[in-house]
Amino acid sequence: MTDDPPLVLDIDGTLTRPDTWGIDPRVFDPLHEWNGPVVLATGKAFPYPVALCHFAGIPERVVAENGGVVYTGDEVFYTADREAAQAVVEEYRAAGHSLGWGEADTVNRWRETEIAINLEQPIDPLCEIAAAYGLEVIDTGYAYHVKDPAQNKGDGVERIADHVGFDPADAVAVGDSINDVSTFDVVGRSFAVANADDAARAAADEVLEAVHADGTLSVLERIRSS
Ligand SMILES: O=C(O)COP(=O)(O)O
Ligand SMILES: [Mg+2]
Repeated sequence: MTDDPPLVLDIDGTLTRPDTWGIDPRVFDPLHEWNGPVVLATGKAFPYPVALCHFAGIPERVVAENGGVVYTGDEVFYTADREAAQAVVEEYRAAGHSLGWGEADTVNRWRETEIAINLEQPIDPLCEIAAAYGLEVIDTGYAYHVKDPAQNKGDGVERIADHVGFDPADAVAVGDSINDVSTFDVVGRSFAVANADDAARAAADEVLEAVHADGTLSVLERIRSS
């Protein structure tokens, strides 16, 4: 059997169903059967992509928290810490705002290098406070992320490629938002799903006609070896 090219996949907006939460179940079989390395590169906290790999039955190769956490399958690397982002949200809270996830806050509970805020919360005061700490705020379409500008998915993808032993130039990536631009910059071929934001569309080699998992599945169909 011929090898399939290494795959780098974003999660939200890319493996999901349109207009509702959750993974499109049709992605599980192609991921499970992929005859090459699969890397999940996401803005979500570390446990989420690990769980997705686990339940898809594929090796855990994960870039989480927009590059803040990188798991090669053998070793976990941290490229930022949560301290400055935490200080930003303390000030944001002191100004009367909330993160918008409720008390249990499972979005940030296990987050180690950045913090995510619900899109219904005001962004202007968040950006102002973040800038004072040298941090940036990005809008993925799923959350605002307060993060170190140096942390990005692309560097994490390179680290995993180095460990696994593939050339990122041979990899194919699919994504939907500004946090995928750094991934698109390091892989050989990049695709933005039709629901992608302007930054992802501009950075991608090709913008797909189909949205979310439909777009991603169309890429897998095209690039797989048989
Ligand atoms: O966590 C987010 O806001 C987006 O997650 P994603 O990078 O998997 O699209
Ligand atoms: Mg996304």
